[in-house]
Amino acid sequence: MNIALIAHDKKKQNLLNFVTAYEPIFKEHSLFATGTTGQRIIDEVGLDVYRLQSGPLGGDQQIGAKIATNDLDLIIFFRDPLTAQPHEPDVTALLRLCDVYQIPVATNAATAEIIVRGLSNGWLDWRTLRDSVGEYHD
Ligand SMILES: O=C(CO)COP(=O)(O)O
Repeated sequence: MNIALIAHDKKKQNLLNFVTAYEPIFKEHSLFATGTTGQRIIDEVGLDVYRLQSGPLGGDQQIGAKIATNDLDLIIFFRDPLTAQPHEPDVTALLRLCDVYQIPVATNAATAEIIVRGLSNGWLDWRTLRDSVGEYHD
């Protein structure tokens, strides 16, 4: 799966700890990240990550573009809900595209925990589910 990892500054250490804890799972997948988040994962966890621009410089929009082209399967985005972001419109747009394209997105560690455990158990074949259960998927 192609997984995007993103964290706002005050949540970066939480995401690094999370990725470290689940490194055996993450190393089985292709990882993408916004610039600073990605660099820290490379440096501090040692995983391969395809880095996009830093979030405030367009990285969230690049992730959004990958969602729109069906190139991402899961987004883990540790958002900081208590700090204003200069690029808040980009964050909103990214989350909107997750809903437009029905891409699983975890915006906090609790949700990410459930999703990643589901991933390791093979529960996350959500595209097949989406296509077979029409009633509540667009
Ligand atoms: O700002 C971000 C997400 O909105 C994250 O960007 P960085 O990973 O470059 O800090």
